[in-house]
Amino acid sequence: MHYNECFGCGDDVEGGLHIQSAVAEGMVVVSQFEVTDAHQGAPGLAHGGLLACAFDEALGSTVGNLLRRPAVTGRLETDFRRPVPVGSTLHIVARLDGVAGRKIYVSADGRLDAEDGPIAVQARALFVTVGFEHFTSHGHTDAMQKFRQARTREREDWDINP
Ligand SMILES: CCCCCCCC/C=C\CCCCCCCC(=O)SCCNC(=O)CCNC(=O)[C@H](O)C(C)(C)COP(=O)(O)OP(=O)(O)OC[C@H]1O[C@@H](n2cnc3c(N)ncnc32)[C@H](O)[C@@H]1OP(=O)(O)O
Repeated sequence: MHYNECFGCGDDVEGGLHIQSAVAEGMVVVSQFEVTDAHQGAPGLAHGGLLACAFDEALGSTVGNLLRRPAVTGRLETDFRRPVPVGSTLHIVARLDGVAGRKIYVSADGRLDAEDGPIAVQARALFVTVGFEHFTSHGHTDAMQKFRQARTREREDWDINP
């Protein structure tokens, strides 16, 4: 499940991160992020802000896939444990840590080049459940319309009144 115009996961977004996420055994969500030249900060190494973006995506996708309710990032923390070279793939495993009212706690580990590779980045986030009016009142109505039409086509089942 994704929004095709999302910088993190949209298939057609030029220069986007093109992250793919899927629910896996044990109620975790696994995502892969391939680091290219376009993602550099220091020479040959991924930019930390982009890595944070990749984790925002992986964690947001975890909320979307496991809870199927609209939510936005309230807080995102990242620990950069090892440099992430251009040409590497981050294997991100994310989990739901808890829900308290509208607050949703998630965390993730990103391993270098293999599912059991060394941990390079870790992140924790608080997502906050919002109503769909969050997107219509703060965003663009036509973007929301496109999103709804895509969801209807794919018969996605969203809790629209959380
Ligand atoms: C259209 C369909 C929708 C689904 C779309 C899915 C499509 C694809 C699916 C899946 C892939 C998804 C991948 C996306 C990944 C990227 C996600 C992003 O980057 S989102 C953009 C960046 N984030 C923002 O723009 C938020 C801006 N902030 C706000 O709008 C508000 O501040 C908001 C909604 C977060 C909270 O505002 P309030 O007025 O509604 O609620 P208050 O009362 O302030 O907070 C509620 C509770 O949360 C705590 N809280 C809020 N922010 C906190 C913070 N920063 N730190 C700690 N606690 C916080 C508060 O203390 C409160 O807790 P107490 O209930 O009192 O216990």
